Amino acid sequence: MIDGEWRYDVEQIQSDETGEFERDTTSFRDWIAGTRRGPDDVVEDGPEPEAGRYHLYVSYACPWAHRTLLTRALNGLEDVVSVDVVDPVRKNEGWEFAPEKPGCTTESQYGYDFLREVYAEADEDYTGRVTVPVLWDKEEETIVNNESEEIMRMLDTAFGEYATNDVDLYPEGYREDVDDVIDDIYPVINNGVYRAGFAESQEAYDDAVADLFDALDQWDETLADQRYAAGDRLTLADVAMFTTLYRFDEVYHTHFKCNEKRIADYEHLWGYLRELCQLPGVEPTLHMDHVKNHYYRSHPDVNPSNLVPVGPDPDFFAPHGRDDLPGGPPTDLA
Ligand SMILES: N[C@@H](CCC(=O)N[C@@H](CS)C(=O)NCC(=O)O)C(=O)O
Repeated sequence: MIDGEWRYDVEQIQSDETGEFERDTTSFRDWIAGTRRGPDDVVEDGPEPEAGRYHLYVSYACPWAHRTLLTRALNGLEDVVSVDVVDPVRKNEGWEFAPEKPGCTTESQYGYDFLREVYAEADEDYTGRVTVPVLWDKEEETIVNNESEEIMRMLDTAFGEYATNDVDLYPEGYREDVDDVIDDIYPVINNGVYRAGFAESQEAYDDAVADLFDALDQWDETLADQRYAAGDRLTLADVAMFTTLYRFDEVYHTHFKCNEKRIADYEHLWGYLRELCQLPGVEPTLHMDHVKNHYYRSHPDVNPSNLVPVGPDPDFFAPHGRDDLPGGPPTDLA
């Protein structure tokens, strides 16, 4: 979108001169008061946390949006922060609302047909990509923030008095480690799969795949005797890791050519992924039909046939075998 106008001539996949995928930075970056942004950084000024005031626009397909849905579910904020879900298939018009499709909703605030109209409502001169997730403030009628890492911090740390689960995913004593893991896995794992899949030169692809599998090999070793990504407690680092691992075997392995191994080939990463899938509250956030339909049918440059592969259909609900490791899920998870 440029100056509030939808443009059809903007490349869906952007890369630099070496063929390396470049992700634009997001532009709405306000914070809800009370959010713990870092170990010693609590936001003082900003819109107040309130029940019923905030709204999320998500795609069930998107790993970044999935982080926000998962944080909302683990904290028990389903009745506090409302959600609209876009059509998983994104075509020339960008993200669209298609309530007739399974799992999709209307745009509940204004009755809009396209997510770009929500962006224009917030800023009539908006220039930038129209991405999910979006955290919307119904009172100020604007976008608070459209960066998943920041939205998950807000949902986990600013809404304590409204959360029905006593769950803290950014606990004292773990915060530096959580931040380090989130920063470390972003370029090589979370964005690493996109660097591989959207690479426009062999070298850029080779680099991305090497970084990705080096990181996964290391994490498999770490998770052999460590229950979660930042230690023995479930944290935001697991939320960040999870949404990429969940999509890996069904999509990134094939569609993005990340095919040295599947997650199911890694003993510990695979058990870890299964445990996270089985945590109370997680299953309703899992929508593999949206995930597969989105990736295989929204990137004509990568998959011109638009066909969606049938497999491999991993069994995320097989026993995970991690109960003997130190630590465990939050006791209040319900
Ligand atoms: N940095 C953003 C990235 C969000 C993002 O790229 N979302 C994708 C869907 S997976 C999107 O909406 N892409 C639309 C586009 O780039 O035009 C975040 O983490 O929230």
